[in-house]
Amino acid sequence: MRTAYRVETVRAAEAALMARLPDGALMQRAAAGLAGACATILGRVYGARVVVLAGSGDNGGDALYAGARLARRGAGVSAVLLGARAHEGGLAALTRAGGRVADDPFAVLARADLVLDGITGIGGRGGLRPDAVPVVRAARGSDAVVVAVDLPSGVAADTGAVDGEAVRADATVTFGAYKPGLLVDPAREYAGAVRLVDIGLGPHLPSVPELEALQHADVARLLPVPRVESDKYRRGVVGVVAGSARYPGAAVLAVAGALRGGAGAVRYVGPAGQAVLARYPETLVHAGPPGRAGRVQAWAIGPGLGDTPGVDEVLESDVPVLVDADGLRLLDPAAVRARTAPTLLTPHAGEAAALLGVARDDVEARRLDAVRELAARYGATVLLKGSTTLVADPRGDLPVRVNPTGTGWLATAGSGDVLSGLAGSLLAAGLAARDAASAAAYLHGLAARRAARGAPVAAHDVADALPGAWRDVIG
Ligand SMILES: NC(=O)C1=CN([C@@H]2O[C@H](COP(=O)(O)OP(=O)(O)OC[C@H]3O[C@@H](n4cnc5c(N)ncnc54)[C@H](O)[C@@H]3O)[C@@H](O)[C@H]2O)[C@@H](O)CC1
Ligand SMILES: [K+]
Repeated sequence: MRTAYRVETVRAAEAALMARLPDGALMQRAAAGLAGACATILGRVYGARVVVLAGSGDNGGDALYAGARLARRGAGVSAVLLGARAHEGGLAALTRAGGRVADDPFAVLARADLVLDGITGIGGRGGLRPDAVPVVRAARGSDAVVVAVDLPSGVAADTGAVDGEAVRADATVTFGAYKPGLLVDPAREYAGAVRLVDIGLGPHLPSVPELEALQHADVARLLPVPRVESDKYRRGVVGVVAGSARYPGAAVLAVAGALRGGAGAVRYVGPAGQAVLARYPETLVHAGPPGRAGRVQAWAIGPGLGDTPGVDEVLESDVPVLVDADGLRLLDPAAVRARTAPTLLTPHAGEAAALLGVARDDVEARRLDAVRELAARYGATVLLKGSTTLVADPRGDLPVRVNPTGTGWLATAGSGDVLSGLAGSLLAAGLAARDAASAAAYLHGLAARRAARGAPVAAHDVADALPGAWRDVIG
């Protein structure tokens, strides 16, 4: 499990640790880890040309001390001072080690092999200031590798928002703990490859992080395993309410996902039964309405539904319900809140924006806030799809889950329908809504990567690749 903590939490942990250490020891740990990472990236430190962009705070201090360490190993290090002042100890260490302050920032940047971005870290507010912008652009425009110190300067550590201009790094070396912005878009994209340097913060961090990202072993523990005495009903029956005369394909794709999600049987309810049976003869089909289709352990409703009714009826059931796509339109928060069984909503940014009554761009810029707000408003688990898929629980004291397996290739028509079926099937197999959502997102992303291998994929390719992804996860 990878975890991320808010700035406030990181600062409190740092204070507790610092109280037990000599002055400056923590910064030296950070600088040593940073210099080590830079040495690995450079390959050969001796003779390398390094430029340190130093802001006025401790982030600049880390960068300057790391610069000093590299200078002692023979690198030519120049500092570009961007704040009103520079970290005194760091600058003194750098000059003692033979580094110097650049007379012409643009001249040194043009010849740099590596640029350390120490303008702002967790103390940064808003995007880059105007004086930093041309310098950062020159760094990006050069052939140098750009390494962000703790965070790319200009991104919001806690939310992943990027207001204005920010450093686009090739790599980020972060200290003590991941910050949410390193895992959530749009900031995540600015961070490049992230490396965590352990500065001993672990024992001082709370057990519940702000964000968590599951990894193979975590997902493997969640996935249902049939027991010897299992039969199809004990493994769970998922009811899929999807598709319409206009969109029969959505039904086929949702069923495709559901068949690979661990439920013992898939019951399709709706007008696209013929199309579903033609592709998946193992499906139990029923024309509807859902209340007459027979017992299920969970419902997945919404993909390609158009205006077909059924959502209200399904929400009145006492089993877990996943609502997606067209099912989310006109969704009544009171009806969802009144449910006794779990509800899982799976909007993309546009649908989330409609539910929240804001613009789509607002959701995309502040995904973490949006997913939490929706979960609270509906009293439901919410999976917000997109470049970073997030899962929030209505219980606000649980960490938001961030899916690490996403890929741009998933932005293809119908892939959300596969995800709905898959997550619904995991619900029917008995997983809690938060686990069903995060395991489904994980497998779905992995399947897309397997299917794509660098080329475009269709949604049905993703469904076909799910068993392989499942096998990868359980190892
Ligand atoms: N607190 C600690 O114990 C440790 C902190 N460390 C480093 O210290 C950093 C935090 O240091 P600080 O709290 O001094 O904060 P920062 O160095 O991140 O930034 C604060 C400074 O930047 C200025 N600033 C704020 N927003 C700006 C913007 N948009 N553009 C330009 N300047 C801006 C502020 O006026 C202030 O002078 C961490 O990110 C990490 O790199 C590490 O050395 C590890 C230990
Ligand atoms: K930085």
